[in-house]
Amino acid sequence: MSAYKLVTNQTKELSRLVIHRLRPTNYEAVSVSSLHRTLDIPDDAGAPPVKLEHGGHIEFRNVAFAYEGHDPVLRGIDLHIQAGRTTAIVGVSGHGKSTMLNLIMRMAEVSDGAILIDGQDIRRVAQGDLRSQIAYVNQSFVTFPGTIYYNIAYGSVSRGELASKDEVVEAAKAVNLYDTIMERKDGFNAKLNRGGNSMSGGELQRMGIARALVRKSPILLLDEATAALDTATETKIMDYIRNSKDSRTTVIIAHRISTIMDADQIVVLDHGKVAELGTHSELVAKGGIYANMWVKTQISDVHFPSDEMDEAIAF
Ligand SMILES: Nc1ncnc2c1ncn2[C@@H]1O[C@H](COP(=O)(O)OP(=O)(O)OP(=O)(O)O)[C@@H](O)[C@H]1O
Repeated sequence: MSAYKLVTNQTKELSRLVIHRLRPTNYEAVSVSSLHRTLDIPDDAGAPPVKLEHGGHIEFRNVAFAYEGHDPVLRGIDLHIQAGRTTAIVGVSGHGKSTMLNLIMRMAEVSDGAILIDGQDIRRVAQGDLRSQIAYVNQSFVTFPGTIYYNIAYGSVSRGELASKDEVVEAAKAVNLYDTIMERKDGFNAKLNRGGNSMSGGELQRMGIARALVRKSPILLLDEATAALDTATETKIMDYIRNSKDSRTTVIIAHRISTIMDADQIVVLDHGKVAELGTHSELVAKGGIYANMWVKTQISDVHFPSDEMDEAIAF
């Protein structure tokens, strides 16, 4: 297959037009997985842009949250999410993990307490600017009609430029998608429709992460973003993110412990509270909720004997 030729001088004008055509609204600037959602929380008049002078340190200060008309989901969360590090949030389904990410993006307002990024209360800064600092990936990846290249490069629109061919290739390699793309007849120039035709769920999920990587935002939020991937691919992606030259504050929610066991800190959320906090080995040694999850993971990780077991047995 001939190497794809996309970003040339000739196509710079096209890139400019695409940026113009795809220029995101406030929310679209946040979500690299959803292109058509809007937000209706008003900004303060003259709210300033967020200043990331410490690399994107996120603090939950005594945060409580309840969806309107419902019991509290989060209760008194105090948490420091270190800049440039990976923090994982684990816990039983429905205990508030995704809600924490929604609050960081200010998709909803805290009911009590505050969330600060590099010391600034996120309610006091311009939402559009806050969101332009965040890449968010969940399990649904929205494709739009266009080439694979543009579908990945779209993540960079908030930077005011379209990601270069090299950036897109690097991101595709980081998520183990490069070879799969190049096996297609038109490679990165292969056209997708709105549903991501002929791509598997796992491929679309990797595209979603690639789109987030080219965004090069200081904060990366992953909500079960690798759930459809095999462990080896998932490990490769997590290693890339951890070792990337672009230092990012990464917050990851995952149900599989293998996804998050190398995180710098692991938060165990239980009924909307931080029940445990530490590294994998600290939490395993502690013998609490996380250690229990870890034991269950190992039990479910059944190892079949490698020798064939087809010898006939007399009954
Ligand atoms: N928009 C909403 N309105 C009302 N309740 C909601 C809303 N979104 C989530 N909830 C409820 O809030 C609680 C926390 O949900 P959340 O999605 O944060 O949990 P989670 O720990 O991420 O779960 P999972 O692991 O299943 O994704 C759940 O009881 C959920 O049903």
